Amino acid sequence: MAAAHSLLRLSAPAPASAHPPLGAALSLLRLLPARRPHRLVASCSSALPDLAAFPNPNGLLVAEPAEPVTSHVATETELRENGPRSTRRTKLVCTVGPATCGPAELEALAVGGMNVARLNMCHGDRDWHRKVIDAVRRLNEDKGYAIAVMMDTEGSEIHMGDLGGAPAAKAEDGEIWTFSVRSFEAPLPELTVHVNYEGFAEDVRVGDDLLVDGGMARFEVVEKLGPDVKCRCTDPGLLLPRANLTFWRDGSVVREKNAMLPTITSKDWLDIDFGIAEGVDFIAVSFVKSAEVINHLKSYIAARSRGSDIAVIAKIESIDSLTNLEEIIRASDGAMVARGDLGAQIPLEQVPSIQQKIVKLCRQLNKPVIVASQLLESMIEYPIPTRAEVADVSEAVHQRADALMLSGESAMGRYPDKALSVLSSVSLRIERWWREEKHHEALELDDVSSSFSGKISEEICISAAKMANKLEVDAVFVYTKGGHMASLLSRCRPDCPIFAFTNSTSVRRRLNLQWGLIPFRLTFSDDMESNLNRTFSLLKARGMIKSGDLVIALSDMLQSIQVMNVP
Ligand SMILES: Nc1ncnc2c1ncn2[C@@H]1O[C@H](COP(=O)(O)OP(=O)(O)OP(=O)(O)O)[C@@H](O)[C@H]1O
Ligand SMILES: CC(=O)C(=O)O
Ligand SMILES: [K+]
Ligand SMILES: [Mg+2]
Repeated sequence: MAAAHSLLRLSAPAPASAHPPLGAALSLLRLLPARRPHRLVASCSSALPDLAAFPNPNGLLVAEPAEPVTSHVATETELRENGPRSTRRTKLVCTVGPATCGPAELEALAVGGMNVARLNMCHGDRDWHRKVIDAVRRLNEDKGYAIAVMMDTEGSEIHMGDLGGAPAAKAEDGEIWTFSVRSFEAPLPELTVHVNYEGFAEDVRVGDDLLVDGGMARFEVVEKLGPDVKCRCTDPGLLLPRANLTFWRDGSVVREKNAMLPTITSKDWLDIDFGIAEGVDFIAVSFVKSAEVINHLKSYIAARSRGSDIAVIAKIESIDSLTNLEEIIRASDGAMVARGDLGAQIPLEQVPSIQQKIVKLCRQLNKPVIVASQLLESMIEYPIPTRAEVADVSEAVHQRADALMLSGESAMGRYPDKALSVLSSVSLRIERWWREEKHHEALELDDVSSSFSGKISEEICISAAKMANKLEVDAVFVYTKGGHMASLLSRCRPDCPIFAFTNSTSVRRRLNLQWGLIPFRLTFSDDMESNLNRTFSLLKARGMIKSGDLVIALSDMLQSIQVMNVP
C-alpha cells in the first residue's frame, strides 16, 4: 500500500538564510549563456530591475564566468538542456509573428524570459510555422533554453474575408455596407465584405447590431437580400482582414445555427496533424464549447503520437464555454482566458469577474491557466504601457495565474522585447510585494485526486508548501516522473522556487507553463540519496543553490518529504 512508503524525515535545519540580492543576482547571471556577454547585461537588468542597484564600477552588472561542471558528458548535456533560469514565478507566453520570427528576435524573447512560444494558425502558412518551430528548437538545443511551443487553432467562428488583399478598409458613419456570403473575385465591389459563414444571412435579423472585432466598428442590419445583408455603419472604424464578427440582439450575442459550427474544422485537423508531426508541446483549442471536443482531440493525439505527450489547452472565449466551464477544464490539461474573443461574446464588464473565476477554478482543479489578450495592447505602438495596463498585469499576477500572454504586442508590435520586459518586471515586483506582505497563506484547496495515492501526494505537497513558507526555505526540490507531483506543488504556490526534476523532455517543457516551476530533465534513480546529491552538485555548479541553503525535497516515487541543508 502506498501509505506504507510515506516518509517524513526532518534533519535538524539551520536557520534559513535570507537571499542577499547581490548573491541572487550573480547566481542568476551565472545561469545565462556565457557566449553573449553584452546582451546579457542589458537583459538581466531589465528582467530584474532591482538588481540594477548593484552596479560594478563601470555601472554595469557583470556575469562571472560559469563554473566548470565536473561531471561526465551526459550530465553536461543535461546541464546544457536545462538552460538559464530566473526566479520569476509567473510564466510568460509570447505569440510569434512577423515582428519576432527571425532567429535574433526569437533569441531576444528567450533572453527576456519567454517560457512558451505561441503560434496562431489563423495566420501564416505551415512552412512559416515550421521555420519558427525549428528556430525555437535550435535555441533550446544550442543555447540551453527550454522554451515550449504552443499551437493555437483557428477554429470556426464567424469572420470577414481578407478584403481582397487590402490591408484595411475604413467604414464611415451612415455608410451602407454589404456583408455577403457570396465569394467575390478581387478586388471586391465597393463597400462590400465577404463573410465566411454560410448561415449568416439566415441567422441575422433586421435590427440586429453587427460588431466587428468586438466593437471596433459597429453596424445595424437594415435589409436582407438573399445572400447579402445590408448594414448601416453606426460606429465608424477600421475593418481589418479576417476580423471577427458577432451579432447582438437585445443586449446579448446571438447564437443561432452558428452554435453548430465545428470547434475543430477540417483545416484545424490538418494543422493538428502538422503540430503532432512537429512535436509541439501544447495545442490550444479556440472557441471550445464542450468537454467532448477536448476528449475527442486528446484521444486523437494519443492514437497518433504514441509516447509524446501533447497537452491540450481549452481556450475560454466562446459564450457557450461558460455554461460548461468546469467540465471543460476538467477534461483539459489547462485553460486560457482568451479575453479578446470572450469580450466580443459577453458584455465587457463581465470579463474581469469571469477571469477571476476561471483562474481560481483552474487552481482548484490543478490545471495551469493563462491570462491572454490586450495585457499591454498600447505597446504595439508605444515603448511604454499605460498605467491601466500595468494594473491589469498586476491583477493577473495577484490572482496567481500561471502565465501571462502577449499577442499582437510580440507578434507584430514595434516593441516586443520591451513588452516582455514589462510583463517580467511587473510580475517580479508584484510577487515580491506579495512575499513582503506575507500573503502566501494557502487558498483553501479542495481535493483533486480520486485515488488514495493521489490524495497522499496532494497532502504531501500541501504540507511541503506550508513548511516552505513557515521555515522560509530557499527552494523546494521535487522528483517526479510524469510531472504530476510538481504541478500539485505549484498549485500550492509556495513562497520559494520549485526545482522540478523529471525523466522526460516533453514533461519538462510542459512544466514550463506552470507557476513557480523550474523544470530540469534528469535521468534519476529510485535512490533519493543519490538523486539529491547529484542535483545538489548540479545546481551548485550553476550557482542556483549554495552550501547551507535550507531546502525541502519531495519525491513521487517514495512519497516522501525531507528537510535539509545543502551540504
Ligand atoms: N503568424 C502571423 N503572421 C502574421 N501576423 C500575425 C501572426 N500571428 C499574429 N499576427 C498578428 O498579430 C495580431 C495578434 O495576434 P494574435 O495571434 O494574438 O491574434 P488574436 O486575434 O488575439 O488571437 P485569436 O486569433 O486566437 O483570437 C493578429 O491580429 C495579427 O495581425
Ligand atoms: C487569445 C485569443 O484567442 C483571444 O483572446 O481571443
Ligand atoms: K487562434
Ligand atoms: Mg480568440
